[in-house]
Amino acid sequence: MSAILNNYQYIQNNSLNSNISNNSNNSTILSLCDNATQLMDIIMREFNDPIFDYNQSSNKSLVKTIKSLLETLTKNLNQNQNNNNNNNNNNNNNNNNNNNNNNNNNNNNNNNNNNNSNNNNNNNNNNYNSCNNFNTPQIIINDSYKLYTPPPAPMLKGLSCEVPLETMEYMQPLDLSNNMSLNNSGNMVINNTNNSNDNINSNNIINNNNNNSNSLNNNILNNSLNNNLNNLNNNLNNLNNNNNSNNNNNNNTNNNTTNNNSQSFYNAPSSNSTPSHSSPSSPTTSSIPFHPNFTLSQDNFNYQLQTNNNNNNNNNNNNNNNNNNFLQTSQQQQQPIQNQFLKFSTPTTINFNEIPKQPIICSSPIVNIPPPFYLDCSVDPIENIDWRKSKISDFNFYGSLGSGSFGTAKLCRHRDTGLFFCSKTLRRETIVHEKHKEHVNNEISIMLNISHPYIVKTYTTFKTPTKIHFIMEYAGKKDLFHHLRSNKCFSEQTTKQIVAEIVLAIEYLHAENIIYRDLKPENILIDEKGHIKLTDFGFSKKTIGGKNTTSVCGTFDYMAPEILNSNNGHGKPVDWWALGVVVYELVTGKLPFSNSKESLLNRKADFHLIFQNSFLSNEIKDFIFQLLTIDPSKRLGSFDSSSVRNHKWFSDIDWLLLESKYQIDGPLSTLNSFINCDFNINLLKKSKSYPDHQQPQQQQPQQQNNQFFNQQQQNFNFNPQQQQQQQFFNFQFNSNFNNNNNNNFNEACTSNTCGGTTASIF
Ligand SMILES: Nc1ncnc2c1ncn2[C@@H]1O[C@H](COP(=O)(O)OP(=O)(O)OP(=O)(O)O)[C@@H](O)[C@H]1O
Repeated sequence: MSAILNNYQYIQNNSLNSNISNNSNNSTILSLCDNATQLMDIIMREFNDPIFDYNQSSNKSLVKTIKSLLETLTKNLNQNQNNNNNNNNNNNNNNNNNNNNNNNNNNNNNNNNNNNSNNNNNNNNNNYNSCNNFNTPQIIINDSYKLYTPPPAPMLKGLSCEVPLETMEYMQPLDLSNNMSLNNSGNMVINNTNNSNDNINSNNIINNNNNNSNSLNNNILNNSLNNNLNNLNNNLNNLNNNNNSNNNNNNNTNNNTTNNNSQSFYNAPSSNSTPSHSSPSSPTTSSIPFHPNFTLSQDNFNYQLQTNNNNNNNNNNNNNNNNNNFLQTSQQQQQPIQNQFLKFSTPTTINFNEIPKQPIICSSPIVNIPPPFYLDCSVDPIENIDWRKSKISDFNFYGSLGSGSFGTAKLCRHRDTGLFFCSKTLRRETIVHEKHKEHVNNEISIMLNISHPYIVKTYTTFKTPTKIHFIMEYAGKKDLFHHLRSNKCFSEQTTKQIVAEIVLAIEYLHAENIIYRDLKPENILIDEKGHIKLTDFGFSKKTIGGKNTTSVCGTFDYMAPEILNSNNGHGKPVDWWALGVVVYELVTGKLPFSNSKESLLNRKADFHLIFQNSFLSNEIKDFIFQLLTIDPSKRLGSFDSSSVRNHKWFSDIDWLLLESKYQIDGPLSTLNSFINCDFNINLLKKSKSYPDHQQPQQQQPQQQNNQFFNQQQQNFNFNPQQQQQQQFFNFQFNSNFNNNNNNNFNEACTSNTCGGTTASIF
């Protein structure tokens, strides 16, 4: 907290004071802004942090601090409001002049018009509540870049873990430029005061800087709101042309500079560029990336834009001059903003009614300024993580997502970006014999080298004396098996959409000469958008030139007959067989084959019977039959992967659209996000630190290794009741058991950004 306050103090001393503090009227405003800034900063950074533990004792002092800030704020507000009221009476005539002037000029900026400057000053007084924005691009951005060391990114993560960080960056100018208050339900409300002195006026003001310091200050405050709104609006609607025309209308160089600074602030120059680099014609707007790790969710913490009609009189006229159209179409344009930015949740109920219902005037250049890291909003923040330099301490670890044979998957969060990942941890003590090690090495080297929208991305691995950590893409909606169990089965259409995505993933792997060998619903995760994500490459095999492989592995029910029967080994068609089983299972809720050993060795197509009276279409039946063809050479997809996607069952699938998956919602997009549901609030609070990874390496007793091995063998003796839970077995355990525990550990990490790494853990 003190660090935050010091930061603001520092900025204000160095930037604001040096530029505008000569005027005595500013002291109140400065003080007000200081309070509001602190308040908003605390609210945004701490109070709504989903991981923040509200039950901690420090929370009480936080609430106390907020209350005291509010009180000070209220006091300042009232004081300033009185001053403004006194000024209002004197300024009405000027306001009228201002409106007329703006109408007549109709988009032409008369930058040297002192009258206009004075009028703006008056507007500022009339609309006090929107005037406290110190986000004066000309002054603040430059100075802040020099003076301000950005806080770590999570500090700016804002109100909920589900809100994309980038969104927050765009949202802040809007939030902070509007009056925020608490309504009767305790919801925070943004009152859009529609103070529509747009960029035109803002530019005028700055141009008049030398002539009238008083108007400079006031108008900067007054108009920065509109700059912010316009910029935000531009971002949303990609109104490059409007920006350009707006800039072109500014005849004065100073005005252009100011406007550009404003644009560069919100519109994301590249992270290396200086804040004032942007040229008027450069396409400064960018689409706002939503990282798949995040979704907007429940509305228990609603932000609402409300048009404050009381302030509209002057604005209606001014709107005609608004090049960026934000205020002209406030009703239509607020809707998408609300959808995209202003609906988000805080997973913990905060009783805002306990806080005095006083308008919160919040504006601060400091809070508004995102760290340079985020300035380039066209770049997914994940791209900015240098995985080669990342350390395990860069992550906060939370609750368990599930356990596998060798370890646990946990939710974790990258501290600097706030992005969620899944950390899969293998305990070295369980990976004792050569075959295990080979599988792990195999898995790592494959996972680090593949990249496909329908495959879980592995970003890096960390090795410690006791554990191996994979940092992977987080797929927030659990696995397909989980949903199959709760849904019993899926409709044919949903099945088709799911399967089409799986087909693309398998096609990709086969093109890379990788046989996946463990396709099953448990290994198909669902991401936040409802798309599938293939995971678990423990049994995958990268073959040379697509040759066959002989190792016997996989999961019994999905295993192609040739894996056990063939002397020539097996190849890519085993994945198409498994796909046939998966399709059958998804659409009927049952497995096509009995799970006896005999059945495994001689898979008769006894599923014919089940299909005889089926309600399913002939297309899907044909698709399944062709995949579950015993002879791999005759199986669909054997010679050419594209024969699978060209099957008539997929005739209504738009493959191109599917390949650009983030353009569309996934087949399971309606599922509740794992992270949004109540359970996951607990998940987020569950573990605050990761189990000590620095433990000294312990020698694994021989007996325990055998126990583990025996456990795997037992898994092979299938119990029909348990078989769906079975995650793993490998026939080769029998022959290759080797208790060599001579681990040659090193602490280096391997990451997929190292370029073609074939890192080996053992
Ligand atoms: N990237 C991920 N995002 C979200 N959840 C995940 C992710 N990876 C795994 N999980 C969850 O964690 C559970 C355990 O995963 P893990 O890969 O450790 O084991 P498994 O694949 O189920 O078992 P095994 O490794 O024995 O085959 C999974 O069932 C899944 O629900």
